[in-house]
Parts: sequence; C-alpha cells; structure tokens
Amino acid sequence: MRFIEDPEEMQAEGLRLRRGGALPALVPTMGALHPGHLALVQRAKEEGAPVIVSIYVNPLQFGPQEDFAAYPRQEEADRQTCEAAGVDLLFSPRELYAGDHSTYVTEEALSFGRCGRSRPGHFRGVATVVAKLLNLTQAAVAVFGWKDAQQLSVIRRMIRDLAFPVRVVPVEIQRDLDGLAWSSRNRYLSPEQRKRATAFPRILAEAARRPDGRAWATVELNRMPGFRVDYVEVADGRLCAAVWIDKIRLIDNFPCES
Ligand SMILES: Nc1ncnc2c1ncn2[C@@H]1O[C@H](COP(=O)(O)OP(=O)(O)OP(=O)(O)O)[C@@H](O)[C@H]1O
Ligand SMILES: CC(C)(CO)[C@@H](O)C(=O)[O-]
Ligand code: BAL
Repeated sequence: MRFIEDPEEMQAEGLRLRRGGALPALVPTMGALHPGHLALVQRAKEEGAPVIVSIYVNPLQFGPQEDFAAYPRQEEADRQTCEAAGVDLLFSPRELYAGDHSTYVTEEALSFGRCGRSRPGHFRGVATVVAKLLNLTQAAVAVFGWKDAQQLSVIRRMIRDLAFPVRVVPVEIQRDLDGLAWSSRNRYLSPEQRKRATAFPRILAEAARRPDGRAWATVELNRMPGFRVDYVEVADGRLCAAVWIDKIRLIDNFPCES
C-alpha cells in the first residue's frame, strides 16, 4: 500500500494513474476506521480500480463548540486496517488549507435542514473538502455511506451542479450486533450510554414501518431517559433522525416502508 501525506504528491499520483488508464475509486473518511468504513472499501474494490482511502479530520466541517479536538485519531491502527483491507493508496494529509486559503463550496438547497440546522457551516466544510479531495486524488468514483444521508445528497448535488466527472456509489448502513450504526463517535458512549443508545435504531426501525412514523418516533425517542431529539424527518425515502444522548449526538436512518 502506498502512503502519501503531501497533497501535491497525491495529485501527481492521481494524474499518473489516470494517464495509465486507471480511474481511482476514493473512500473519503475522517479515520478511526470501523467495519462501516470497511464496507465502503469493499464496495470500492468491486470497481476493479485502484482504491484510495483518504483520512483527514477536516476542521472546516466542525463548529466552534464541536468535537474537532476530541475527535478520535489513531493513525497507525488505521494504516494497518487499510493495508489489511487491500487498499492501494492511503492519503493522509496533515493540512489542506495551508496559507491564505479562501475558496469554499456551498450547496444552497439541501444543506440547510436537519444536520445543517444544528451544525451551521457543516456542509460547506464537507462540500469544500470533498471537492478538494476529488481534485487531488483524480478519483472517478467516490463511495459514501447512507449513514450520513444528508451528506450523500449534498455531495451528489455538488457533483451534478459543478459537473465533476465522478460517479457516486452509496453503501447501506452497517450496524453492530446491538443494532447501533457503526460510527467513530460511538466511542464517546460509556457502556451504560451505549446500552441506552440501542433504543435509537430500535425505535427508528419500527417507526420506518409505520405511516405515522415521524410523529411516533419523536414521542418515543423523547421518552427515553437522557435522550433529546434534534430532528426526525423523512428525506430521500428514509426516516432520518439525530438525537443527543446526554452530550453525544448520533445520527441514523432507515428506508421508509409505508
Ligand atoms: N455504519 C456505517 N455504515 C455505512 N457507512 C458508514 C458508516 N459509518 C460511517 N460511514 C461512512 O463512512 C464515510 C466516512 O465517515 P466518517 O469517517 O465520518 O465516519 P463516521 O463513523 O460516520 O464518523 P462520525 O462518528 O464522525 O460521524 C462516510 O461516507 C460515512 O457515511
Ligand atoms: C466525507 C468526509 C470524509 C468529509 O470530511 C466526512 O464528512 C465523513 O467522514 O463523512
Ligand atoms: N460523518 C460525518 C462527519 C461529521 O459528522 O463531521
């Protein structure tokens, strides 16, 4: 597996791959890799092209009161995970906005509800870094998880509107045995909080089967001790929600069945 930290070196390698006829598939991540990420890597490998994983905890998508500093960072373990998963190239830049960076990508329709409401500027940060990662890696395919459903739709819109020559491949949400969607932020949960958190996917899954699912889930989630509902909304044919469990914010969604 190749390991590249320098953005210029990454772009030179992406261009070299393209010139040689290989169209790379990119899996953008913020690291602290888990089986959800590995499902994205496996899907990328099915493309039969070189697989690039990027790891970058992107400061632009975190609000001033959010967990940028606390976000889990485990470089060596992630490197070994990528190697074992058969990743061809790990791109792990130290910095993507050095100097007087002053250009941003703002999607102005899909970014403002749901997570965009409670995380102002988040999707501007996501769209900007994904645009830059696509340019640096020269990827022709980009793989994203349905867990971050709003992110997926914002990126699809950006790619369409700005005519990036990139195909987006979505991957279904991967869950741990207790039903919780794998997420780097799950490690903020104590064992006791984790136990309570399993009510989140359980209630959401049942709600997705009900015609009154949105209202029902809002009531049921608010009833759980220590839960505070950020939103429950239907979007992209899925029942999507974010909850605070004490001070930890989790998101999840299920396809609507009714
Ligand atoms: N459980 C999962 N199933 C499928 N895809 C996932 C899952 N968790 C993360 N992904 C996808 O992996 C990619 C990278 O996500 P990221 O590195 O932010 O991981 P994360 O676990 O979602 O972290 P966080 O806890 O910060 O939300 C995104 O496309 C995201 O949707
Ligand atoms: C797409 C992404 C890697 C951009 O920083 C991030 O938002 C994530 O991990 O989902
Ligand atoms: N998984 C999306 C990245 C974030 O929450 O900042």
